[in-house]
Amino acid sequence: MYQKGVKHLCDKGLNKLPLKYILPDSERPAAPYQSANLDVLGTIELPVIDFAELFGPNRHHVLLSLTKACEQYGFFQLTNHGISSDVISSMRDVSSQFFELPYEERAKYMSSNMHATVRYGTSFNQNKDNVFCWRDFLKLTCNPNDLQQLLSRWPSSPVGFKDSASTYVEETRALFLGLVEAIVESLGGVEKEEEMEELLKEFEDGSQLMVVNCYPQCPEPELTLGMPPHSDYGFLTLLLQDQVEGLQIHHQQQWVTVQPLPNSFVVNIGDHLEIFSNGRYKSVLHRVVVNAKKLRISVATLHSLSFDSTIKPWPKLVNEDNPRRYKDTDFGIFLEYITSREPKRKNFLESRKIIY
Ligand SMILES: O=C(O)CCC(=O)C(=O)O
Ligand SMILES: [Fe+2]
Repeated sequence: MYQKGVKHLCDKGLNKLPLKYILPDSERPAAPYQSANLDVLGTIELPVIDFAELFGPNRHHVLLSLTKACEQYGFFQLTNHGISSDVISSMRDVSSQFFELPYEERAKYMSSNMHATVRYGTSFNQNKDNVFCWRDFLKLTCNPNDLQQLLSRWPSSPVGFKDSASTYVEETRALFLGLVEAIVESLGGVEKEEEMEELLKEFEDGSQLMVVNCYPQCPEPELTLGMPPHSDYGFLTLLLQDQVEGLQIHHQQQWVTVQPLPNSFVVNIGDHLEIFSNGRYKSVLHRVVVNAKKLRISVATLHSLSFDSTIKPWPKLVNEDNPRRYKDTDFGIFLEYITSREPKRKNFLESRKIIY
């Protein structure tokens, strides 16, 4: 019955957390060794990057802030990004409305097949998780090259879902491309304009995955998590959160809550950028805590190179003094990894490291 998701469970009425969701002591949100000082260092203001400024006369200065944010936090908030509040609020609206649909309507998109391009599901990896997470999700593959065709399989209700979500997908992709250009520039090494163009072309034809997450109110939030500690597969993730807190990042050995900043995106480095940068920019562990009062919705878009490309350290960043630190990786290797075991923390990336 837990396979039907948390929303379904809650809609039936619940005042106690079922055993299936109760984490062992050591993995609970307030486990002492995980958050020694949560009261003191409870929330964090992430570095803020002004996207419009990145394309103005101050580019050099903003690039330095971007480098610092990538090196020290692996996360930043992006303001002045140019995506209109209409596009954002309609994406938010259709997301909430989707999870409000009757269970039978949502269940049409349920699939345990990891290759499915539309997938409604629950927990983190519901085929493998022993303890379930307090989260339902809708995952949509939205690669630019076949968006039109993919779109035909997206949910037809709520009304306007396809329109709002496809606009959102296209606009976040454009934003990603602007960010990637800046991040590659910040890594140094681009000598000719053609080099940058070639690289950007690969990202333009890349992959994109949208995950709409729903974390219903939880009767005993201190015993469970909305998402366990993980890093994101992909190059960058653009996250839209609502005003309900829940995202925590592992920063300087502590779990700290990211304060939602209105009209901004939370951007974080994924495993592919860690590999591409040969370890200079690291993907950072994050997790989601839930609460008893408010349902929380977030929309993450994960961007990377195409599913059939090989991810490897950028040759420009590898030399005798700085040897290659990661093996070649591709989507097939990743899928095989996550279908064969319970994914934990940064295990996948660890398995791709070259140990000298
Ligand atoms: O809901 C959030 O704030 C984070 C979601 C997330 O980490 C993910 O979708 O990978
Ligand atoms: Fe994530």
